Amino acid sequence: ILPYGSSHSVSFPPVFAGVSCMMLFLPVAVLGLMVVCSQEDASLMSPPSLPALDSLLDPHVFGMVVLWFLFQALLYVLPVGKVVEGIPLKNGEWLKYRMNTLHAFVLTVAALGAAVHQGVDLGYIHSHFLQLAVSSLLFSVLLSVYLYVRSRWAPQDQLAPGGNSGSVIYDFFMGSELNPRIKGFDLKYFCELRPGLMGWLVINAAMTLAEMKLHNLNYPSPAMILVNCFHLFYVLDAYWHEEAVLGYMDTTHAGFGFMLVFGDLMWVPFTFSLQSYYLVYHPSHLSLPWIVGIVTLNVIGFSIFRKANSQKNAFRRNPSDPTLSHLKTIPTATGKSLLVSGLWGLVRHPNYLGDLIMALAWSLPCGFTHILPYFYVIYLTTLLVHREARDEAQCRRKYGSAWDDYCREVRYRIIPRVY
Ligand SMILES: NC(=O)C1=CN([C@@H]2O[C@H](COP(=O)(O)OP(=O)(O)OC[C@H]3O[C@@H](n4cnc5c(N)ncnc54)[C@H](OP(=O)(O)O)[C@@H]3O)[C@@H](O)[C@H]2O)C=CC1
Ligand SMILES: CC(C)=CCC[C@@H](C)[C@H]1CC=C2C3=C(CC[C@@]21C)[C@@]1(C)CC[C@H](O)C(C)(C)[C@@H]1CC3
Repeated sequence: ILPYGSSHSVSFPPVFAGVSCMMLFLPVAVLGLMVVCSQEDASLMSPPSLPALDSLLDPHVFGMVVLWFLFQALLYVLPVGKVVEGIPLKNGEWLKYRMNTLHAFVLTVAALGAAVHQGVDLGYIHSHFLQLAVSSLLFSVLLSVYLYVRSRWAPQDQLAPGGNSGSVIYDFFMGSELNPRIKGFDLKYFCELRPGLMGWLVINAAMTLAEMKLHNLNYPSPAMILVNCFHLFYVLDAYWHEEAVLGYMDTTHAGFGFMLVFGDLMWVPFTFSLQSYYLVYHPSHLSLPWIVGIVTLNVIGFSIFRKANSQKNAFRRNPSDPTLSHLKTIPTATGKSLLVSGLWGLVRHPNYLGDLIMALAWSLPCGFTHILPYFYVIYLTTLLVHREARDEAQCRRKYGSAWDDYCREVRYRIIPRVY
């Protein structure tokens, strides 16, 4: 995938071929991983026992997926939570966003609790897991087609820097419009934080119940509890710091096309929950010192991730913030400065380092029998290394020699003394 904003070089045929392959390969990979995860031998080398194709698309399950999306959309438009302005657009305007993910989370938990109390069986999610993933894929394709079609009529100043090459396939994948909205309803911002992330947690809860049922347990296993708590904590942290997402690369630069729609609605809920799905079929026995070690690793990762993101966000909001006055900075010709001490002096992407340490801590409860529970660490490493390279190129363009000075001062990109 090319850096955001580099649509000039996309007429190169291998790029179209690559994008087409990814569109086919990524959904198949998600379904393949899910099938292998439920097999006794969850080795990636073992042939997956494929379910009948016609059993995968179930109209009732598709209805559930649509209902979930609409329920989350309803919570998004509730007039609760403060309204804030995003970063300025090309045309000088500011879009407004309502911050109510935490309210939506609480209402979702309450609604699910009430549904379970009324006899709704969350076990449905476990028994229809593949069908749910296929329905989410179908929903993602339909939404991406809608987004592509409407982008043809979007004004020039509302298009994303990339994703406007004129090639149907490439633009469909990358997304042409930067902030597609239906009245005030921001589709990209909504999808990034709600149906997928919240769906991930609900799937985890359903897998916990499935584990207890399958193994006749009165309580979930310690490994399942750890995985659930880590994931819950990560999502709640994203909701607590919801405003920061307005400044992340995806919100500010990426078009909203198949890549992000699929990423938000299929990839996130169905691959991020593979660890809890794996534990249903592959119990993992953890000793107390091992549990303490894993929790400590997660706390270290989270502290780095949170501190780095919060420092950078606070510095960008107010460069003379007194709580950051002890940090060294390098001025750049744009008027903005770069942090060069503290965590941002350790490596050039300390927030990625923290995220990766946490990712490892989430996989360790699943033991070492199979590589599959480590899929999340492998995915995140690949994504962040690629993201780092794109960001590096962008910063070098933006900051010129000041960026080179920063790179000389802070030599490593993500892992101190290694990379
Ligand atoms: N779980 C998952 O699947 C994923 C998680 N993430 C997480 O999302 C978060 C956001 O990531 P992302 O949007 O990629 O990138 P960052 O939040 O790291 O933003 C990069 C930007 O920060 C600014 N910057 C870089 N270095 C400095 C410095 N030394 N001092 C001040 N500002 C600096 C630059 O922008 P400018 O100077 O213009 O402000 C740069 O473009 C990360 O924590 C990442 O781990 C990301 C992808 C997937
Ligand atoms: C393979 C493929 C199709 C990848 C698409 C990438 C997306 C899955 C990710 C791109 C950036 C993301 C972020 C989060 C989730 C994954 C995606 C959408 C995020 C919302 C997770 C929670 C974090 O706290 C976060 C808010 C920092 C993070 C933002 C980036």
